[in-house]
Amino acid sequence: MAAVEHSPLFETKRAKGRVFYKIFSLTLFVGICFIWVFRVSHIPRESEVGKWGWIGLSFAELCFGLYWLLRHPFRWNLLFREPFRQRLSQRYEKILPKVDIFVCTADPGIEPPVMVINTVLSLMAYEYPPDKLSVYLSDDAGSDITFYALLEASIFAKQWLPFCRKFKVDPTSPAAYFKTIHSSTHAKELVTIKKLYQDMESRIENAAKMGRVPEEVHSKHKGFSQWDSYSSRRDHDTILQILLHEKDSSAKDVDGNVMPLLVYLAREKRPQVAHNFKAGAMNSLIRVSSLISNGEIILNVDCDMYSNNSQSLRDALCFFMDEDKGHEIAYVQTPQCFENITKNDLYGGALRVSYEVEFHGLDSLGGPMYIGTGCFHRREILCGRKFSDQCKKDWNEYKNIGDMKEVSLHELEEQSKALASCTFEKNTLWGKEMGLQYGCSVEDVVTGLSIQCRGWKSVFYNPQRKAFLGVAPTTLPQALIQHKRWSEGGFQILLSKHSPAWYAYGLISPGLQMAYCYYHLWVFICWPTVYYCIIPSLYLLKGIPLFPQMSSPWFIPFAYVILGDCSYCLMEFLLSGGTIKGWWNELRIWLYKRTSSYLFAFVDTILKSFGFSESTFVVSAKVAEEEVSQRYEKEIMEFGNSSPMLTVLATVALLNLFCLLGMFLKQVFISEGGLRIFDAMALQVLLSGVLVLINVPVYQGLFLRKDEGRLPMSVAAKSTALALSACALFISLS
Ligand SMILES: O=c1ccn([C@@H]2O[C@H](COP(=O)(O)OP(=O)(O)O[C@H]3O[C@H](CO)[C@@H](O)[C@H](O)[C@H]3O)[C@@H](O)[C@H]2O)c(=O)[nH]1
Ligand SMILES: [Mn+2]
Repeated sequence: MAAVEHSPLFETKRAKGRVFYKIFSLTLFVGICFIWVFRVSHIPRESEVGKWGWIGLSFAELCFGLYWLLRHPFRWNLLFREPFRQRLSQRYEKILPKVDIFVCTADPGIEPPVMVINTVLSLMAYEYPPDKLSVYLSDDAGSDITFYALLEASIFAKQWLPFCRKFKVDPTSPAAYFKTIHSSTHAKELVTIKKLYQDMESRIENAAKMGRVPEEVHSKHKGFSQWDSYSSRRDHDTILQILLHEKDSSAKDVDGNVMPLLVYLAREKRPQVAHNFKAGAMNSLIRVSSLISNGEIILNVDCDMYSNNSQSLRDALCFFMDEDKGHEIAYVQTPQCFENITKNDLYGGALRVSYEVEFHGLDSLGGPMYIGTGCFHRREILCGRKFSDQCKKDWNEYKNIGDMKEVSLHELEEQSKALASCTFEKNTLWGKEMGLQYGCSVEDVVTGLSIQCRGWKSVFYNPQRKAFLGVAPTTLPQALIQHKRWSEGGFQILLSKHSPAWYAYGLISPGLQMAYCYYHLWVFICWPTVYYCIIPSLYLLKGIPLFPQMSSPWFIPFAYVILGDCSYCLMEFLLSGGTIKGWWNELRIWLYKRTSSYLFAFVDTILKSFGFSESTFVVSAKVAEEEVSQRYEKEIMEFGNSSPMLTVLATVALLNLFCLLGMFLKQVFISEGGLRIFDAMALQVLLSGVLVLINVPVYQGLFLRKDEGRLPMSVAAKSTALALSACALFISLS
């Protein structure tokens, strides 16, 4: 028995074979140094052509090389964690802590209420004592339809939770479960519950279609009266309703068991007061929940991220409650995984390498970033506590405290409402040192960084059976806009006073500092990339070489670095579960992010800092029209409406096509040299050639496709004109 008591609640394993990686990287680095030396030692003289092109290219290669260096520390040691939930249960089953789960939604149009309640139901069904579980839904749209959906869910849950318990259902999201289950030993019960679910679903969908809640429901539940004073989603009082609470005798499931606590919250909003998007919603939730349930552990998920593993909560607790190391851990982050990724992942939404490699590497340097969803926090740390050696906690002495035992439910609701008012935070530390931080479009990452700077560690937990599954963007513009928001946030953090580049010095490990910089320099790396995609091709058209010719010994380092790095990245991608075609798609999206999302993020951040533009949060769409979904399933690129981002992408694609074609025609018809150019300018031809190949979907979208998802005519016209003029202008320059 004693042996069991002292065995840890989780174990940590290191990846093997990283020595080879280190040696290989060193050889690549030598190659990169040779490239730098070549650039410096071969600058064209004043009289020669291509001097400025050359200097620009040298600068771009310097940036790429330095940026490449940043990516190494978090690949050196990879850690893998394994929790032991049996031991947790043996030691702590009776005194498991209370857990508060926050689900955020912001728009019933693009985040359908049916999806939201599936997420809520999946979390309520965690394999965990229900009296210690509370689920809060924050609705930033303040939509009565979403409230209605949650009300329906609270009733359906009375059947669903016992069903899940009885048949050990997983995933516990009804929609996902019904999709996965084909045959079953409990067919009769399944049919009944499925029918109940479908009826509920159609009632909610009808209400959503009509834009209002059915009259008979409206009059029956007092909660709806809170919408009487509602004028718009940006202007309303706090709406708060405790839908299930153990004090309420009707809050029992059909088996007579207590149900998890369930709360709907739409915090107060006023047009003249900044609401700080998801960070503001989270902070209201933290305060409101502190009064109602005050769980020691907080789990936050986005409204599309349903629980796919009913044990993951217990797994996360193994990290926090480990007697030896648990007290240092502030949060446990799981990867963001998606249920709608297609085989070759056209938009690179799975972020495979990040989660299968990089985040395991971050774990060895002090812990992963907080990435918003699927993250378990300790409440006191999220509220600003600093790490010290006294933080060691004896969970045996821990009591679930904080209940408002005496007050009635109505009083509890009224008192909680005050905590979600929009003036509550005025002159407080909320949004600065308490809760999630404001003023950054990646509130999660900046908050995680500040927690790590206060001395805490975090843990990356990537179980075989994914903890949560959500929805990844299904069109190119959506993917690009999401990356714009992320890269903009990174840029803001880098420039902020809590920058990982200087503020974090001495507070977190240097490797982690480098990793944060690697992610936050996205916006800067767009410039050398844009340069590399345009200038060498224009010089190719003109016949001016910018790279060593094939017969020169300087060709070797270029070839080695290109081949070496590409094969390494391909291998990493394949080992992370991707396909070859998927890697090619990833390469394309990598290019598109750098030449559009990051570029526009840069411009926008600058505009914002001069007050020309306002902070926004473009919520990612989580549903698509039928036709769009079909194209997505077939992995046909969806461009949709015209936008400046698409014009830039199309222009770069066409420019490369024109340069390559122009060069060919010149060689065949005009130049005497024949195909000798391929020796002299092999790398430039290769670069343009790859850019043309990777852009095939763009050419198809511009000129060949007829469906709605193609690139609009206006983009075709603008980009052709722009690319042609750039070529003409460059040729005419002497
Ligand atoms: O004013 C707002 C805007 C958004 N949200 C919610 O925030 C979540 C994330 O929004 P989404 O559009 O899905 O953005 P993603 O890019 O998919 O989200 C990732 O990146 C965000 C930061 O950019 C983090 O907030 C998220 O947790 C993280 O999953 C959703 O549940 C929204 O309902 C709000 O609650 N209020
Ligand atoms: Mn999302």
